[in-house]
Amino acid sequence: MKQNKDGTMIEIKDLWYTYPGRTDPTLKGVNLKIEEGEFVLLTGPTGCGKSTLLKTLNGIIPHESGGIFSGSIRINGIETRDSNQMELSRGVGLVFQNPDDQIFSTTVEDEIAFGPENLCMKREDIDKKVEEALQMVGMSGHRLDSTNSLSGGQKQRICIASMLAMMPEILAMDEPVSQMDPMGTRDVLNTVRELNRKLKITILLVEHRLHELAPFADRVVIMDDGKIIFDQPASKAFDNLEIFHRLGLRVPEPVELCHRLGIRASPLSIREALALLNRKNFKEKMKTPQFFPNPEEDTGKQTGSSGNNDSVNNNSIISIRDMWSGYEKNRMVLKGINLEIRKSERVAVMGTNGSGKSTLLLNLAAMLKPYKGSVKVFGEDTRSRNPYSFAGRVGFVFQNPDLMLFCDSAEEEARFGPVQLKYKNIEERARTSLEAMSILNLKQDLPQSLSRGQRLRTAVASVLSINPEIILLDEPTTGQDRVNIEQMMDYFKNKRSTLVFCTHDIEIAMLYATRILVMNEGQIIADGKGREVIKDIETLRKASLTQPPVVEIANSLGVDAFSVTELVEMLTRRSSEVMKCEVIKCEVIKCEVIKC
Ligand SMILES: Nc1ncnc2c1ncn2[C@@H]1O[C@H](COP(=O)(O)OP(=O)(O)OP(=O)(O)O)[C@@H](O)[C@H]1O
Ligand SMILES: Nc1ncnc2c1ncn2[C@@H]1O[C@H](COP(=O)(O)OP(=O)(O)OP(=O)(O)O)[C@@H](O)[C@H]1O
Repeated sequence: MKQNKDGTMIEIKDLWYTYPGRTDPTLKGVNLKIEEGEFVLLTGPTGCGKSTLLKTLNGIIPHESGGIFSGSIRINGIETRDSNQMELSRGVGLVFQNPDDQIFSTTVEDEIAFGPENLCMKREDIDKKVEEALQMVGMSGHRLDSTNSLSGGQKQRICIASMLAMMPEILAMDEPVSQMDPMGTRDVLNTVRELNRKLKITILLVEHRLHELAPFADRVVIMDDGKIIFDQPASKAFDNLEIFHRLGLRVPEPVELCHRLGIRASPLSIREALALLNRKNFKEKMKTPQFFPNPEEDTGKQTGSSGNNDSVNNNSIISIRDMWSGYEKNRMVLKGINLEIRKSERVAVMGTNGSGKSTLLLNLAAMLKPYKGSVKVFGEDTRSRNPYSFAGRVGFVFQNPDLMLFCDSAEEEARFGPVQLKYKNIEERARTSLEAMSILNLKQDLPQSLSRGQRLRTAVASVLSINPEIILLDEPTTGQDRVNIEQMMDYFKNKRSTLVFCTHDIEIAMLYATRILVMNEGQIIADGKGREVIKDIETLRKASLTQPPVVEIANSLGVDAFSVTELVEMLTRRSSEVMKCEVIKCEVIKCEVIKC
């Protein structure tokens, strides 16, 4: 690509864009300048226009999309409107939000080789590039795999690898790690960061999980309603949390903790947070022996629900005995699963990419049958049932919501189940489920024209409208902002739904699950309340999980706290009790002086 002398890689001026068929613009005067070698994290509420903005960088918008486009985007000096997608794609590697939209080859090797082949590299160089890229994303052993057989997180790794194999000047990534396990996320982002530093690759990364990703970025940019409304260096971005709270965005736990303790600083790492807390003598205060309620007993106040009594009943509705299951006879994915799930439990299934979480869920919905052992749902062996026989009683939302959306409007999606099942009150069911997922205002929209977060909530609404007894959700929190995650999970909590959900988000699992299952290589390696599971660091490591930052900080301070609220309460209560002790000590001294 042409070299822009002043080092500006992306320059967007007064960019407006309206999708075909819409009257209101999605982008409303975006201005943004990104220098060569910068790592910019772009975030904002669901549906604010982040993916749309990314698609303008390599010319998908407007060249492929049509619609009304005005303003200017210069990529390394080239005006995208005057260029073509072929030329732009050489400079801008775009990692799509939905890996299924990006992957088109049948094997992993072909998928990654496609870019270098188009750059006319030599065969031996292509081979080397493919191997290097696979190593960078931790997928070396999967070179000859069929792309259809990959799990969601594995697909995301392949999408990133296929861009890394081309080493573009700009890497634009749309929630590239949303389905990746926490350790995988950290490793892949470390690699990306290294490339960014060493080769000065410019990175623009869209993410909702800014609490996890902000430490990698140089700048944090926030979009709202089609405009850029905030642009700060990452080290200063969280100095004022008002905007994050107002827009319902997540904030790194160490930052939230310090702010709530009145410490005016924004540490992005655990180490920084501990240094600040030590400086403020919090560690010393924690050494004073005091009485604290056992968090397990403190059920009423918990933000997390591991302490509540939901699971204390014996109404088992799912029962699995020594279950072996997979997609090919000679390659079992699940290896000897034993599991009992009771009514009203909310079970989070966590673990390494490819460990078998989705496969477990598919078995619960009778979409996959065990090769050996048994799965009983409502006491019925799934081998003698087809998935339709559980229709109305078991609701399933796939990891990729697009696989479920085929109607002409969000409202039709929500009506579909009740209509098929010949339920009464169809309008009411559709309305309340759309309302519960905060998408009633989008009810007339074509599902394919919604943002990923909105599509996911449409898929969930289409299941809620049948009011199933068991709800199975495969990664329901990916691509959602904090407010929408909380609304969705609060809904299930308040309804006391029986919920089994896969997630890589340990903070959400701690907050909303009554029980956490940890999986590794097709087996359940831990099963218990979040507060118990989270303490077993060795097991977490095996499953590529990490403790939430606040738990690590509490551990270092020598206390058991499982949420920011809990730790703040402990620290502030300790401080005031230490102060009380000091006052009492003074009173005693005063009395003794008077006596003398
Ligand atoms: N193909 C399309 N046709 C019409 N409207 C669209 C299309 N794609 C997106 N939109 C609309 O543009 C708006 C922004 O969508 P976009 O996907 O850019 O949001 P986003 O910020 O990336 O959201 P999320 O965080 O959920 O991924 C949404 O209101 C959406 O309905
Ligand atoms: N349709 C399929 N055909 C063959 N193998 C498959 C298929 N789907 C998944 N697998 C394999 O089964 C294993 C488990 O996949 P699964 O999707 O259950 O993992 P997961 O734990 O949900 O992963 P992730 O966290 O990435 O979503 C993986 O090794 C995957 O390659």
